[in-house]
Amino acid sequence: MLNLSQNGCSVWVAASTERLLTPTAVALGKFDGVHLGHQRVIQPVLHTAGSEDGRGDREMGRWGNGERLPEDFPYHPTQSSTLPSSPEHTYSTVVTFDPHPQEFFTGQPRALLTPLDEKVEQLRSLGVEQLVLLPFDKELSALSPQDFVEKILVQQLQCQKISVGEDFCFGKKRMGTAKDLQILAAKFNIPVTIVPIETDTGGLPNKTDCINTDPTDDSRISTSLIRQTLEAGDIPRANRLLGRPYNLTGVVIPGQKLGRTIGFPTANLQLAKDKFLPRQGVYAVRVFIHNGTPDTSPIQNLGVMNIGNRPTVNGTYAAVEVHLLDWSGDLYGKQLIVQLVKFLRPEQKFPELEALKTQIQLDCTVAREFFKSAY
Ligand SMILES: Cc1cc2nc3c(=O)[nH]c(=O)nc-3n(C[C@H](O)[C@H](O)[C@H](O)COP(=O)(O)O)c2cc1C
Ligand SMILES: Nc1ncnc2c1ncn2[C@@H]1O[C@H](COP(=O)(O)OP(=O)(O)O)[C@@H](O)[C@H]1O
Repeated sequence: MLNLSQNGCSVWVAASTERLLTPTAVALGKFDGVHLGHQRVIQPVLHTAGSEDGRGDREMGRWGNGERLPEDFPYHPTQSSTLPSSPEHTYSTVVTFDPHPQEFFTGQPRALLTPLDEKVEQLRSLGVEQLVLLPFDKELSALSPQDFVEKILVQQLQCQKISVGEDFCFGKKRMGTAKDLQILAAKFNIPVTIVPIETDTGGLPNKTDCINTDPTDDSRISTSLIRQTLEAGDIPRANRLLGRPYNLTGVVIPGQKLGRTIGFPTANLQLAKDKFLPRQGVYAVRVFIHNGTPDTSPIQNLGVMNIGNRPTVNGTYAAVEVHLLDWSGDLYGKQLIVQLVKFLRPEQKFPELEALKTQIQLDCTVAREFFKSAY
């Protein structure tokens, strides 16, 4: 079991249920992206001021303002837990599946909006204390809804409270619905909160009458809508649906060392291998360089990023490279968080490097103008 603990707030990743912290208040789901809809599902199991110990509000990171600095990036596994040991404490727990059920059924690896490390970080900053990864295998996928409730939620997790989204399905062939969960859990006196599907209001204030029950409506906030939105390069919408900027996080590795020869050095990022990539092309971005000291916030820079095969230099694989505006220094081996802000243009094949250089100059100008007008 991995304990990722920072600033007095911990998330435990339990791959097996042997070393669980119990009893639990459980939010159930896949939660890829930890988007606004997921956040609503998780909220009822968090500790809030005035709850049993009132810890949550003091320790929770803040979400949804779009500008939250990843203050404790990168996260270091630590040995000691800061979690309380009082027997009354109910651990706010997210229970999810590993691998993603779709990956299990199709046998195809699935790219994720939030690979495990990122998911842990997002949950941690929300105030979740424990992440339980249920191994999604033949045995688990064959459990009846009743057995899932009895064996996993009641016996193993000692669950005292559950929260799920309205469209949650569970058990063999996904035959259990959120309502079924409510009925089955009621036999053990476990209350189940069913959270209505959140709708994208287009940035307008969210009204209660925007809660949507039409499963064919494409404004329902979902992981697949965010994936489509990113594939289309509509970054403002993706960021709105997520409740924070979509980011690409990675270590800077060497490339072909051509960037410097045209006056645009580009830091090549090595991402988690299962990270979902947005539309290929050029973006205006914000870049946070981790400065190696856990106590200080990473420094924010503006930049331009390219995601693509670099046809001008006969590249053979998709690279993610970022040029920081008005910055110079050595980034090799450093960790960067690149927040996507705006798609600028598709990648092109230029006849020679000089033409690419002229275009990158223009990209920088467009990005600068954009950031100026955005403030
Ligand atoms: C803002 C930006 C835009 C880019 N646009 C293109 C492009 O349209 N076509 C292309 O082939 N490569 C493009 N690139 C990638 C360059 O080919 C690459 O940065 C250059 O070859 C240097 O690579 P290196 O870091 O491996 O030395 C772009 C890079 C940046 C930073
Ligand atoms: N403004 C900048 N933006 C990005 N990287 C920079 C910048 N200034 C200096 N560098 C350094 O230059 C390296 C990139 O130079 P480049 O010639 O493109 O080499 P590589 O092909 O190895 O990425 C970065 O990894 C970083 O260490």
